[in-house]
Amino acid sequence: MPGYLDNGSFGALGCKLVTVAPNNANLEQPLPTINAHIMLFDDATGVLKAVISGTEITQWRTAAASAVATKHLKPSRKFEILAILGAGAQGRIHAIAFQHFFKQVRIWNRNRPRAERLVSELNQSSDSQEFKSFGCNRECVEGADVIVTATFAKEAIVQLEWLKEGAHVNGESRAIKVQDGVRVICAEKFKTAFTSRGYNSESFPVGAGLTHHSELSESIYLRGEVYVDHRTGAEVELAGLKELGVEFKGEIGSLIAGDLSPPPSNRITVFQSLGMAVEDCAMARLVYDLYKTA
Ligand SMILES: NC(=O)C1=CN([C@@H]2O[C@H](COP(=O)(O)OP(=O)(O)OC[C@H]3O[C@@H](n4cnc5c(N)ncnc54)[C@H](OP(=O)(O)O)[C@@H]3O)[C@@H](O)[C@H]2O)C=CC1
Ligand SMILES: O=C(O)C1=NCCCC1
Repeated sequence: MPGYLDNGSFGALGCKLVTVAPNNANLEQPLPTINAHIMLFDDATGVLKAVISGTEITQWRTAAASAVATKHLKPSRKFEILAILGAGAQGRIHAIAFQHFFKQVRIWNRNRPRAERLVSELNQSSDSQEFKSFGCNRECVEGADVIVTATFAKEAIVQLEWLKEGAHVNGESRAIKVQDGVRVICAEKFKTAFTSRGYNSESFPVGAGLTHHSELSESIYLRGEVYVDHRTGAEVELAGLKELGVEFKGEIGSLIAGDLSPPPSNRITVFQSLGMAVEDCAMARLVYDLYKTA
């Protein structure tokens, strides 16, 4: 994921290499599923300055992007309940990042003991015991003001009729339609893991032939107001949603810049997150600057 940003006073040029190894969570000594490294270059000379571990950066910047999207799509709403579907790395970091804005944080995981372990860990570092595990995704979502979906589910795990009026959803997993010529490299040893999740084993690139792959039901995208981090990326990576007739209302950056107004507060909103390389570059530059001044 190559990226470049320059606002006149702060520049960052970098490239993140990221791998997804779905079996890592099942190892005797579990490892993160998503591992990353960021090469940071001098944005004036192009000279390599550092190679920075990007695994935690990926986790934090993704939760930060969801938080910013939530704030700008629902500027006037009071939040009480957050529902997180998925107790993996993203579920955990979203819970930590969002906790202070909610009275209760609910966590559902298809393998419930993992949700219970996470809830116990989080409650130990909180005064108010605000984290609660759920065995049923519907019960977890119903009544929630904000929902985060952070799984690899290929079928919908959230339905429109479960959402309350004005709810906001941060969807982390992409709805993929791989275009001709776009190839995803999949090592032989990972193919079983990918095929067991329903990807096409005959014709990797992964995801080929899929028009819809999402944690959210189609009706949520069709009835809600859908915003993205990057429209050009979304036109390609979310082509399946476009084919369904889903309209992307705009980018979160346009709301922040004031070029777009937030939607009416009673509307269901969706932030479909893709992940942007500039987020990684900015973080890598901040980490590098801190390291140099430490
Ligand atoms: N938009 C962005 O910028 C980014 C998005 N992501 C996305 O976030 C999601 C989570 O990533 P991460 O937390 O790092 O991964 P982890 O492997 O740490 O966690 C994966 C989670 O998904 C659950 N899961 C896996 N398969 C299914 C399924 N078929 N149905 C329901 N739940 C399932 C796992 O449950 P169990 O414990 O039962 O296996 C676990 O809770 C992924 O879709 C990833 O692509 C990640 C990084 C950046
Ligand atoms: O934006 C990212 O970084 C990622 N997004 C999807 C999964 C891999 C990492």
